[in-house]
Amino acid sequence: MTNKLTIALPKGRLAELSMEYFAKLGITSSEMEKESRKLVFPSDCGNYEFILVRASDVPVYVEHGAADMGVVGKDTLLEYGSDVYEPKDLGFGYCRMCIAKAKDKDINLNFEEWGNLRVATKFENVAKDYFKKKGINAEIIKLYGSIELAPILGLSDVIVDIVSSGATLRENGLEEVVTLFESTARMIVNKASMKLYYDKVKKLI
Ligand SMILES: Nc1ncnc2c1ncn2[C@@H]1O[C@H](COP(=O)(O)OP(=O)(O)OP(=O)(O)O)[C@@H](O)[C@H]1O
Ligand SMILES: O=P(O)(O)OC[C@H]1O[C@H](OP(=O)(O)OP(=O)(O)O)[C@H](O)[C@@H]1O
Repeated sequence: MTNKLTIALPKGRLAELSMEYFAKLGITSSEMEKESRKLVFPSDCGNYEFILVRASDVPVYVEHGAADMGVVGKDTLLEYGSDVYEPKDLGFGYCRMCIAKAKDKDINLNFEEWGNLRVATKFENVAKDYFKKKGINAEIIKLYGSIELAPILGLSDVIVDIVSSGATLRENGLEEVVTLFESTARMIVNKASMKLYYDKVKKLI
């Protein structure tokens, strides 16, 4: 049996930023720096192992205890909801969840007045909850990427998506009309692991 702490990191933009955070605590993994198709990487000190998974899978691994801890965006946590502790806002990975529309389309921004507002998004639950709470009739069109195309091609009236620098909106002729919430990366911890490995976990948060 191993007593290594397993830490789930999202593949992609948050992985590198997460490793910069761990490096500041003296935890590095030279294995991860090598070009490979590996998904499990031991830390150089031997006390931790990092696994690389899809961003939306991080809370799943942690909730079920397959990983003890993980790093994930607040946006993903709100979308997928999971029964984990969220002890630390890591500060990096800033973005905000917005409603955006095509700049050149003159649409009614009083969404309450729409009979059927078509909303394209990757964040189905976040969007559904928002429009439901506002009493707005919205048809949610689930997409998996390049969301900004939807209002340009008439697939939707608006989008609900993440904005960080604003470059993607700008370069595709879209504009932000409502901000739903801001998001940064969070450290999440499995509930049993928090009790079992409290001292080790505390060091990392
Ligand atoms: N443009 C951005 N700038 C900064 N942070 C971002 C940006 N887009 C997303 N993020 C943050 O990084 C997290 C991971 O995003 P990333 O694009 O790497 O994965 P994803 O494509 O959303 O996940 P999945 O692979 O499950 O579809 C997001 O949940 C969000 O918190
Ligand atoms: O404001 P910006 O800095 O331009 O970032 C925002 C973009 O980043 C994310 O997309 P991602 O790069 O994850 O690609 P995707 O379209 O495949 O989701 C998001 O969905 C926006 O499209």
